[in-house]
Amino acid sequence: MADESGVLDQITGPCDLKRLSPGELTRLAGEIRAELVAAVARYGGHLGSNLGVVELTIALHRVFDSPRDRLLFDTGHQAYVHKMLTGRRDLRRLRSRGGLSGYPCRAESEHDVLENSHASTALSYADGLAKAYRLSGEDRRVVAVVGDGALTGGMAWEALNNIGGAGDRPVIIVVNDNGRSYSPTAGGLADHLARLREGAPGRSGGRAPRPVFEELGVEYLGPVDGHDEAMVEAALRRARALGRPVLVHCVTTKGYGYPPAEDDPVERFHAPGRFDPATGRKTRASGRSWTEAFSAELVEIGAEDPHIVAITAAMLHPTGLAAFQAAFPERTYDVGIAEQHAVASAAGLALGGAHPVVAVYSTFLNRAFDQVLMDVALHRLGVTFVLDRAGITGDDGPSHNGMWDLSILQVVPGLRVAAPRDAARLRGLLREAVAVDDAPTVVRFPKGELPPETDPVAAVGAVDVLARDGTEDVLIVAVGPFAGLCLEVAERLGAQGVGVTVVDPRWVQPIDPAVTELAGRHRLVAVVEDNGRVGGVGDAVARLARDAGLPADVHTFGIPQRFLEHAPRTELLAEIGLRADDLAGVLGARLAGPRSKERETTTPILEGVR
Ligand SMILES: Cc1ncc(C[n+]2csc(CCOP(=O)(O)OP(=O)(O)O)c2C)c(N)n1
Ligand SMILES: CC(=O)[C@@H](O)[C@H](O)COP(=O)(O)O
Ligand SMILES: [Mg+2]
Repeated sequence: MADESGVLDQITGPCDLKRLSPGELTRLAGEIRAELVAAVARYGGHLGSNLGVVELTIALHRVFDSPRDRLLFDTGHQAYVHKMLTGRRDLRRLRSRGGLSGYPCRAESEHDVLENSHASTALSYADGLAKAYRLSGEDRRVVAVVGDGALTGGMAWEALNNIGGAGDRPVIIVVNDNGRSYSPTAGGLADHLARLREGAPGRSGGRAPRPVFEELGVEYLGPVDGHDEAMVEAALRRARALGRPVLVHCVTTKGYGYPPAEDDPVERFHAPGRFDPATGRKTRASGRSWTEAFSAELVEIGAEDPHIVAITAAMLHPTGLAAFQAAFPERTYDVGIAEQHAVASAAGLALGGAHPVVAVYSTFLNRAFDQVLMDVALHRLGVTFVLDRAGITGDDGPSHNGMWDLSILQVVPGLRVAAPRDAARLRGLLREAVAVDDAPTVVRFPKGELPPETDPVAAVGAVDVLARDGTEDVLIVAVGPFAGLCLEVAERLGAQGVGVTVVDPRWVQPIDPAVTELAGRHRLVAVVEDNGRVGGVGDAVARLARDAGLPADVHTFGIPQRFLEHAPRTELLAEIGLRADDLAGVLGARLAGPRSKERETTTPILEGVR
């Protein structure tokens, strides 16, 4: 890390910043950048965004008095500098178990407020906090730092409507405008910000446009060079003194100060993974990823069917839609960080005869649940949702795990969910999904590399049988890529003389009747899913078996109903008991216990199945 005689080494908290000279502030910024590059290169995380807010964050902590004044970071991926200036300069073990979270974390510091990594929420918190301080009579400023990308989220405008409408609450909004989310930020707002940045004539020609914010009752200060610490400070001091809603428009460069990031055409080192700090050369994953498999198949499908269109919420590359856009630019839509609009506009596209494929990370679909339910499902529209990062992602913290989709989607009438176990099933299930034009379909898969392919040994209807031995002691229902884990469990139990059937339903909603039938014939049923244990596939299997009057003893192995602290996925799986030895141990113990029911002594259902 930095030279011990450096300026950063003297910073134990924001108070130490206030006495630094301009020269020391410049040195401090350089030291911070060096440590950011070194830490993210080694531990992963977000670099481009943090490099872009070094001067801004220094200025924030010199002008405002955190934690009395509240500093909110929208999305929170750009809060590393804030952490380094509030007593957490050591970024070693960033995002690892027990190390610093990659987002603000109240357990780490009184300076941290907003832990949710879902974008476009900070202005709403700011509105709420300002109202609370007005009621309590506390003289505290609320400052929300929001990126130009996060500002494209609808909730940000719901908040602006309230903040501006009140007109007298001292909310300070700092727009960190680097013109990008991952890619250049899409839409009319991005164009408006660009005109404000460049002092370009408004759409109607003539002088620079009036900032839209002022029309809403929020004063506008800017544009300000976000890398000139003194300029930012001056603007923030003016904003602080105003005592009413004000927006400071900071213009920054994503990746500023690290040429490999500044020159990164795809995402400015937004989330670069590991890389060589000296050259910026990123460490490539050894195997093919789920995202790459999806990306390639969708291009094939798009070439065969002109009705297929693709929608991203500002994540064209991370969700694998870049190849589809390259092939079909006129059929690809980046709606900004606006998942609700993505889904409702997909409903419009479907009503117009297209078949939209909405590609989002699982956790971000939570935000558009009502649109899935009331705009797509209610109208029985053919929209396909591709949920990447489904299941535990781990090091991005609790709000990034894709652990809720199988539960919340259970209640959507008519919606069908597929969970492929490997690339071959992904290709097939994606094609089956886009062929459905009278209901929403979902294809979900995890982050990272594809597992080896597992071909079935038999099939019962649409259900793949992956292993069987005919004794019908234990049925294991494998959801998606947990198929490999389930086959390991079957091996362990088999070695103990326990007969195990492993099936992969492929479509996990609705539950195939063959699964329910099988469940009713085995002494014990285990459903293994990379989703919360409550309200997922396991609960559905148990409910349906019960409704059918089948005495199934169903045990769901999944994620416990709590928020998981950040840690690598493998460590979290071990912590919650989702390893082969854990499952085999639980199932073996349950079998050793008293029989939960007498089994009919009839021919096993799978005998002679092809
Ligand atoms: C609701 C939601 N959708 C998508 C994301 C994924 N995401 C994380 S950061 C980011 C881009 C943010 O852009 P911006 O707000 O401009 O911040 P910058 O990285 O440019 O500083 C996106 C899309 C998210 N965190 N939340
Ligand atoms: C902050 C945010 O939401 C994204 O940048 C996310 O962290 C990326 O996750 P992946 O690294 O899994 O693409
Ligand atoms: Mg941005």
